[in-house]
Amino acid sequence: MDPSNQKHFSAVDYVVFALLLAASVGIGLYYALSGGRQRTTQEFLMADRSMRCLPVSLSLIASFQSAVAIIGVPAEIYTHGTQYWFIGCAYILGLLIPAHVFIPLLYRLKLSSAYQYLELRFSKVVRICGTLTFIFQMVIYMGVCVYTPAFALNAATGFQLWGTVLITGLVCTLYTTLGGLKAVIWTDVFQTLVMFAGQIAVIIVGVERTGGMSEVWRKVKEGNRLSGLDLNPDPTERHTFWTLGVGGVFLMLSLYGVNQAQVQRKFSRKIFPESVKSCYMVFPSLQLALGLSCIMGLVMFARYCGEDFSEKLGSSSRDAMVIYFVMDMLQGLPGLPGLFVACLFSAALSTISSAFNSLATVTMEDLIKPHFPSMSEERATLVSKALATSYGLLCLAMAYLTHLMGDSVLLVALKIFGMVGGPILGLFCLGMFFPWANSKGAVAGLGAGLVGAFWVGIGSIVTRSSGAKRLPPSCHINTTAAFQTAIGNVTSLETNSTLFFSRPTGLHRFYSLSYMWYAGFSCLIVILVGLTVSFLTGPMKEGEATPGTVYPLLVSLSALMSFFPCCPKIPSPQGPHSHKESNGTASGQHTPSQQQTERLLPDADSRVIEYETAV
Ligand SMILES: CC(C)(CO)[C@@H](O)C(=O)NCCC(=O)O
Ligand code: NA
Repeated sequence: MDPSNQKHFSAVDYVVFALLLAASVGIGLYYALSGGRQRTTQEFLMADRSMRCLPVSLSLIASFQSAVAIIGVPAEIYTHGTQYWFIGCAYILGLLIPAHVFIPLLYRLKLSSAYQYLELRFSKVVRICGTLTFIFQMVIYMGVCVYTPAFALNAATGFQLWGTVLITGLVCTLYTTLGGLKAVIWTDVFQTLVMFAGQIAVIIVGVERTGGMSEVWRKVKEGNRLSGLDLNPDPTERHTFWTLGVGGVFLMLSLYGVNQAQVQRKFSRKIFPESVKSCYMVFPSLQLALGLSCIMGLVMFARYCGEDFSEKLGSSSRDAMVIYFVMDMLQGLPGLPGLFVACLFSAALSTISSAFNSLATVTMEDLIKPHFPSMSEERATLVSKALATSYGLLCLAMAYLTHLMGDSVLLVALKIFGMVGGPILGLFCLGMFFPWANSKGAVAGLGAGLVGAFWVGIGSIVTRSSGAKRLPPSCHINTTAAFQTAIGNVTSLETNSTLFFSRPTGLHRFYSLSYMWYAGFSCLIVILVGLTVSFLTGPMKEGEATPGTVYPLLVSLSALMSFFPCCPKIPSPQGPHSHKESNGTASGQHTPSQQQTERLLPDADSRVIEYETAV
């Protein structure tokens, strides 16, 4: 961006921003020095399973809501209209299914790491493959998360880009390492509130400077930014109801059903129904977050439509535009630019810290502990802290990769979720819903899913097939018939050109698959290849898998049907072996890993007592 257009931070802004960083480190220090002082992995990684519902749910939405969404969603709305908002439909099934299928099943197995499931259901090899895939996903995702706010601050104020990346990484590593999961959860709560405050401030000021709500509405309508439900079934159409509302469900399942960064937080509840309740509480918060970002995009459109920005902004991407707009709106209101930057960094820090903590957990539980079963508790805690630090450094390197990609950050993040998260989701689905799947099938399926996802993902980058329909860049202030016709012409021209000139064929058509389908597509490959290979190599028999690892789909469906219109019962994932009490464990399991789990976790009764005396 041209330096002459950069806004300057006032002293108040720096104070607001510094306060945020200080508060986060302060919370980390507090939990480092209070409670059990983070001397056990149980406290460091699982918060002693003593967290309450509201903090847990605010912390849950923070995991995948980073500066990427705060900048990326308004940029998307600004350029392509409000179609993206329909991803909110995917939140319904995308949170209900984890709450009633994935979380209960995993919770009852008393796992520390979600990937322990893969060993109970399949074998050690599958668990290691799953863990490595997860680590890969989170490390590249963290790169985007660390890079985005630094890039924004740089674009807005000319602040040194890599210096900021370094500071973000270090602050976050510091409080995660010091305070463990309790610090992660409480910083998340604080940071989520700052995030909402920043967005609301921008919206209020923006609406006022545009001339009120009705004015915003009028301009947005004139600019054709309000999208109706697009029911086009074409899977290469980037954003339609099907890609967002249905494809998005798979994306949500991979994030909220089986991603360790989420699942770990849900395991930090002592009592099972509370763990389910926290899933429900994520829904309104996520809708609020989505709604605020979309409204911010609309307000920005209303404020700036008709202006030419290419001169002011040079060739910087749309993401930088959002920052420019925000800084421009908040000009002359000392403290507010600082609040917005604090909002971006809050959103990013809360995501990065849960990623660090979950990465440290899976590396410890899945890759290290199984090989050193006699490791002392102090040593294990020390190693976990060293791990959190090393992942911190690794993600700084990944930030550089994002810098090189130079694409819209939202697109990059959602592609990573789909391409790598989809196959992991497929692996869990294969295990939970298909009793015949065996370990060979699981490994082959995961491999095939990853290859499929990367083939289409990299293909789309190389051939630049995005399936995006560009809307006309600006609106006019006066609605005239001529203007409407002009817009109509442009739109039909674009539609025609996509229909007759650049409609992709063959492999190109495959590469232009909407990125919102990546998760569903790769999940399906894992299941299909997994089942085929399982049947070829000798499928598992009914009851051969560890009890409690297979979800009795048919039993639950028929139960659901028979109770339907009045009150659907929560299906019990353990079928005939199930226990009615909330934190019952599966009976009659004496596999080595089950014993290991029991050693790691305090027994059920003491957990309930601890819960009653906690916080
Ligand atoms: C992942 C969803 C769709 C839902 O949580 C949303 O938060 C989002 O678009 N996130 C983008 C990635 C990020 O903000 O880091
Ligand atoms: Na976040």
